[in-house]
Amino acid sequence: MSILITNIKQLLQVHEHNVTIIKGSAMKELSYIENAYVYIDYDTIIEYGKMEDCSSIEADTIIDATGKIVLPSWCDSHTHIVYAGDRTSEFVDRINGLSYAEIANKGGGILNSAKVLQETSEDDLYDQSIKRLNELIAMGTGAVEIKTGYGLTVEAELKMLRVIKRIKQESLAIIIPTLLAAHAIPEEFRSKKQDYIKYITQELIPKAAKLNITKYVDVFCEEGYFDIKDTEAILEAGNKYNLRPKIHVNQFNILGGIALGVKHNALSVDHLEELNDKDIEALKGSDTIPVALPGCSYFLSIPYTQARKIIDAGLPLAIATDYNPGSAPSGNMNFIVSAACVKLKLTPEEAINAATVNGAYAMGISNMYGSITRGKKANLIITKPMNHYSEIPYAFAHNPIEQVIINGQIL
Ligand SMILES: N=CN[C@@H](CCC(=O)O)C(=O)O
Ligand SMILES: [Zn+2]
Repeated sequence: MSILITNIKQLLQVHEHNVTIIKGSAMKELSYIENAYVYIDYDTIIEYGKMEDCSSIEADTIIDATGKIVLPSWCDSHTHIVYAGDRTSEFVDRINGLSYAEIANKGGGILNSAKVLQETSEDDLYDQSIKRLNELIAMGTGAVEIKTGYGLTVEAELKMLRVIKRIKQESLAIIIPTLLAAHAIPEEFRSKKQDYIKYITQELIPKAAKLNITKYVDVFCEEGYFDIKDTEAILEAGNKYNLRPKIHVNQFNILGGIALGVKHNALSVDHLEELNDKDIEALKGSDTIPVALPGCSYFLSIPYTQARKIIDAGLPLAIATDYNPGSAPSGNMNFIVSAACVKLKLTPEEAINAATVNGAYAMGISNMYGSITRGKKANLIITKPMNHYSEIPYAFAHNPIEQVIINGQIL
């Protein structure tokens, strides 16, 4: 089926030549065409341009986008949307004064989510998770990374992977699964962490790799979780199965996880609420993209990633939701784009670049997603009428999305 979208007020992120990452000062530029059209056939962007040049194009469906903005759908490169239940009681505990660390130390946090997930059937876990995904898609997200990590046992982690696989098969959205092999230390391994590292490296990773569902491995490199030595052992085990790192680093403390990620050619290093000059230096000249998660900073009231420092050093930046039950229970990329402007001090152009092309890069899919380029997949957002694309981040917490097209299908 072919679709012609006409009279587009601003068609954003248009690139004649394919673009797979946008770095440093180039992030200030957002290429766009005013009074434009875009033509899609089946699942592919075939042509685009100024309205005066589209008179000869015929299509099965014509969408009149007068007064509206069209842009690539959001690429959310860091989520934990496969989880069971919620953690609203911990939310209230935090309001009443307990910290995230204090809640975790008394068996809450990730351990709490793991216990519930282990007791939840695979079908129920699928039902809860696909519902979250469908909500994300309706808010303009077309590509989503989904992590495991709430299993903590081989059995439960493989259950999570199978649920992610089923979601990938049944959803139109592009799903990138990541094995979050080391997320927390289960109670029974508290006094014997090295045994748990062995369990991860010798049992979990080989069995998970055998399912052939994921290309990425993740570790929560953080005080009280996995230190640099643990993280390195897990990344090396992953490497034996060609699992590329995409890791949680610098959320609360700087342990050297960024340099370690770069050393192991991580696709992305995520969180970075804490960041020093050495971290910035480590990223220079690498293929590793830093990913900021402002929804987590907002929800936990922790520092926001110093995004200006990253971009002004000539580095690329992606932004993502971190959607999870404990530190960021929202998958709304529109809010993340707005928070990136308001709190990380990105311009709207930088924030849109960070949430499209660079988000796609952080999932290893920017050759086919993230920009309006001939031959790329037709994943598009059509906004409600607005005067300028800057209204997307400006009018925070409103829903700017009118229609979403994923892989050439109108939802
Ligand atoms: N920090 C580690 N993992 C998640 C939160 C996990 C949780 O609290 O359930 C994150 O990215 O913030
Ligand atoms: Zn996370």
